[in-house]
Amino acid sequence: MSTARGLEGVVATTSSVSSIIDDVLTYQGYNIDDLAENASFEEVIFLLWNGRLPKQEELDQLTQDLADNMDVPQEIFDYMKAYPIDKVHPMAALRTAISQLALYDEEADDMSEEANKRKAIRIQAKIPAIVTGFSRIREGKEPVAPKKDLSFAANFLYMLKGETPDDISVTAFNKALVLHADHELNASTFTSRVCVATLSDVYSGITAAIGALKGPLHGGANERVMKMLTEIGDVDGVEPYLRKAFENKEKIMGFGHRVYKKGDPRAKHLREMSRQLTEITGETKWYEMSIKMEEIVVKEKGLPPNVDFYSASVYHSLGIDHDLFTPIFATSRTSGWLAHILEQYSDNRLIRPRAEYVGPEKQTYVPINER
Ligand SMILES: CC(=O)SCCNC(=O)CCNC(=O)[C@H](O)C(C)(C)COP(=O)(O)OP(=O)(O)OC[C@H]1O[C@@H](n2cnc3c(N)ncnc32)[C@H](O)[C@@H]1OP(=O)(O)O
Ligand SMILES: O=C([O-])CC(=O)C(=O)O
Repeated sequence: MSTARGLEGVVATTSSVSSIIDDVLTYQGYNIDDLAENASFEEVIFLLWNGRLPKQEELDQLTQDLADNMDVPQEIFDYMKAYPIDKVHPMAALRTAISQLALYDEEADDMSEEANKRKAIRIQAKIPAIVTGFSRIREGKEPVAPKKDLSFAANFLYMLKGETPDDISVTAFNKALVLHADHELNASTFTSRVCVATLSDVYSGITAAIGALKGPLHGGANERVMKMLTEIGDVDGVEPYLRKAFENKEKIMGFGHRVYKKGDPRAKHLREMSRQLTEITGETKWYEMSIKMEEIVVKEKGLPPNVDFYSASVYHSLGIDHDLFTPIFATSRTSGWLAHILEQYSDNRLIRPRAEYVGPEKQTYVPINER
C-alpha cells in the first residue's frame, strides 16, 4: 500500500461542478474571471446546480424560490437566544443551526431527487437569515426579516445591518460570493461528499462541511488574516512581524495552497476590491499592509496569497465583524457543497479508503489488575 500524506495529488472522484486545471478555475467550464466580472450569485447557484447558465425566466424562478424559502423557523432564533452567546463562535452557531434546521424539515430524510433539490433551495435560502440573525441576537437585537425583492447579496447585507446597503457594497459582496462558491475537491466539499456517500441526508452533509470549513487551514483563515493585520497595526510593522514569524516557522494565514503553486486566480479580484474599498473607507492601511505582506512572503517563501488573504480587508471594509468572515464563506460555499452533494447522490458509491497500519503488532491482552 502506498500513502499520499493529506491525500495530496490523489484524484478521489470525477466531478463536473468545477475544475482547477493549470491554475485556472472554472465553474462548469466558465472561467472564474468571467463570472466574477459579470455574474450574479443567483446565476452562479443555477449554474452549479444545473450545469448551464439560466435563461431569464429560469433565473426569475430560482430567485422566487429562494425568496419563498428565506424565512427561518422562530425556534432556531429562540435556541440562539439561549446559547452562551458571548462565548459562541458564529461558525459553531451556524453548524448547530443547520443541524437544527433539519428537525423542522419534514422532508429531511426523503432521499428522492426532487426532495433533495427542494432541500437544496431551502438551505441556500435560509443561510443568510441564520448568519445575520445570530449576529443581531448577540448584539441584543432582533433578527431582521429578509426583504424578498433584494438580490441575495443585498439581502444579506440588509439583514446584517438593518438598512438598505449601497450599490458599491452590494457589487463587492456579490463578487465575493461568486468567487467563493465552489472549488473542486477542497476539504469541506470532500467532507460533504464523504458524509452523503453513506446515503446520509443533505443537512448532515452541509453540517459536516461547515465543521471542516471552520478550521484555520481552510475557511477559518480569513478571520485569522484580519487578526494578524490588526496585530501588526501598520505598514512599518509588516516586515518585523514576518521576520519573527519566519524565524518561528509559523504559518502565515492567507498564504499557500495545496493545489495552486503559481497563484490563486481569485486573489487578484479580491486584491483590487480591497484597494477600491479601502480607498472609499479611507482606511488604505489595510490594503497597503496586505500588499507589503504579499511582496515579502512571495519573495522570501515563494508562497502567493490565497482567496482568504484579501477577502479579509474586503469584508472589514464592508463593516463586517471579523468572526463573520468564515460564515460568509460558508454562505457562498453552500451552493458548491449542495452541487457536489447532488452530484454524489446521482452516482453514489460509499467513500471508504484504506489506512496503512503503523501501530504495534501481536499484542497480548493483559488483565487490568496486572498492567
Ligand atoms: C479557502 C482555503 O482553504 S485557502 C487556504 C487557507 N489556509 C491558509 O491560508 C492557512 C495558511 N496556509 C497553509 O497552512 C497551507 O499553505 C495550506 C494548508 C493552505 C496548504 O498546505 P499544504 O499543501 O499541506 O502545504 P504544507 O503545509 O505541507 O506546506 C508546504 C511547505 O510550505 C510551507 N508553508 C505552506 N503554507 C505556508 C504559510 N502560509 N506560511 C508559511 N509557510 C507555509 C510549509 O511550512 C511547508 O514548509 P516545509 O516544506 O519547509 O515544511
Ligand atoms: O481548494 C482548497 O483546498 C481550498 C480553497 O481554496 C477553497 O476551498 O476555496
